[in-house]
Amino acid sequence: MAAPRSITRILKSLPTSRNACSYHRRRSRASWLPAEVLAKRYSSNTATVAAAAASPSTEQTTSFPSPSPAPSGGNNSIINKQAQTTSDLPLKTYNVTKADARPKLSEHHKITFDEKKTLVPWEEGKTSHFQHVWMRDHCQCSECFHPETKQRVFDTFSVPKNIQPDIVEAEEKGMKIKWKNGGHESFYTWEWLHLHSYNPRLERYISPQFKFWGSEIAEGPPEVEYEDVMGSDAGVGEWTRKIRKYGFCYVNGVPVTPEATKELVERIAHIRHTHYGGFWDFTSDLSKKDTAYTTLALGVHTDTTYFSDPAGLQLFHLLSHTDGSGGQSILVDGFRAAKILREEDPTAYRILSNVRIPSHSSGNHDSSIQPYAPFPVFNHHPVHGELILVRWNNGDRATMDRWDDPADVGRFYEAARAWNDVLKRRENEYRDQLVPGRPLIFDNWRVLHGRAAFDGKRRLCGAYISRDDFMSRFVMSNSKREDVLKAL
Ligand SMILES: C[N+](C)(C)CCCC[C@H](N)C(=O)O
Ligand SMILES: O=C(O)CCC(=O)C(=O)O
Repeated sequence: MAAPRSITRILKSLPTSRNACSYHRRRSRASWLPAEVLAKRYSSNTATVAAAAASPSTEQTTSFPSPSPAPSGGNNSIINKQAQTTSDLPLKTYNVTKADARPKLSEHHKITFDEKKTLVPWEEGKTSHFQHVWMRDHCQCSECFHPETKQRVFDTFSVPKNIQPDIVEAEEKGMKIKWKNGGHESFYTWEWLHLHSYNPRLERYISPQFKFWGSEIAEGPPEVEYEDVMGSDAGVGEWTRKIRKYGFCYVNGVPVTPEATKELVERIAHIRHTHYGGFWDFTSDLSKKDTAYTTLALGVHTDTTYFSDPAGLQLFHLLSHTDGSGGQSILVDGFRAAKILREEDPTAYRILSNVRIPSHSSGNHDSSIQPYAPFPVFNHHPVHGELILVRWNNGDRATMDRWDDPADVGRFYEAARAWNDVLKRRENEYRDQLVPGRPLIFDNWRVLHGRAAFDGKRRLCGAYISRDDFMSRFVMSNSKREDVLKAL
């Protein structure tokens, strides 16, 4: 297990969060693709952000951008329909077929190429440089890129490394290249070229726009209707959009059975199996050796900090609670709480962004689940630097016995205490009693959950869904597939 670096060295080495913030402030927001799609694609081998010092997204929106004008697509288009039914579309989508949304070539300069690269001058005044080997590798024709599987079937290394075009032509919808060494023809639309321009980058990453909340969310928690979710992909789009925006969402009107609950969860994606099984139907019988299977109070935490890839979503459906009371649920918006800590105690934030915490799940006699490495509480995206994952479970924290500098031990506990104080403030807690027929689903990478102690017989069912499976369903049920494919 890697030894954590000395906190002292960490604190001296990191730019101030101000720098990190300035990075966020500098970015433009021009883009015609949904943030979530770009986020997947936005990558750089040389991340320029000191991720560890970065701050959570400072974008706390009070409302989502009003939907762009309804696309000229048919009335059945999913975006068109949603544009009419909800104003909280987190995905800014233009109708790319609208002429004014399509990138345009410069009227004054022509496409040129030399022995290494093709230069594409844009109307906006920038010129993209595309190396020939890169262009050939990214040929999108059906011989090189499987039209059904969307996989490259072209052997990248079958062409000479100094491959060059014979002819480059600008056509109405894009650029055609006829290559030397065999005459293969490639065609790239202007949209594709503009979107994937890497020197310079022309498309900007847009931060996902989360709606942060505290105890006031109790006045109007996000919710959807069971019939809508089960009845259409648009209904799943609304459900996943609200989970993405708020970090949690209720579903009203769900039959109070494990079967209906399992079917509901699977409207998002296949269930993630763990050492607790797949779909769980559990009570306080210690059938699994975890405190969730007891009547004890559980402080707010995120689940599965002991997995290298923590569960993305978790759903709880209270099926019954008889002969007793208690068990009230507590939710805390971890991204908002992290922002509060960063503002109140930036040193604590940096410490919890760097000190790696070992974790484990070892109650069941046949397993001891541990991640491939210890991870900090606050985990930032390695490219754009925004807070993307909160890992916090004080009960599942293993022995912290790797310290470069023993003086760091005290600093860590001070930082953890400051974090705990933020989590425990009443104004940051959303407390609610789960009721049968109204399951709760939440983003386990963002929202911490806990429960009050209880007595009597309390039966819950639910499941985990992996993060990547959730994000896929969220993007695909809120965007046109062609837009998603273009961004790959
Ligand atoms: C599977 N089910 C939700 C019933 C219990 C999960 C226990 C989760 C564990 N305490 C953790 O924090 O990861
Ligand atoms: O029993 C509950 O309401 C929640 C249990 C819990 O926190 C968990 O399973 O992680």
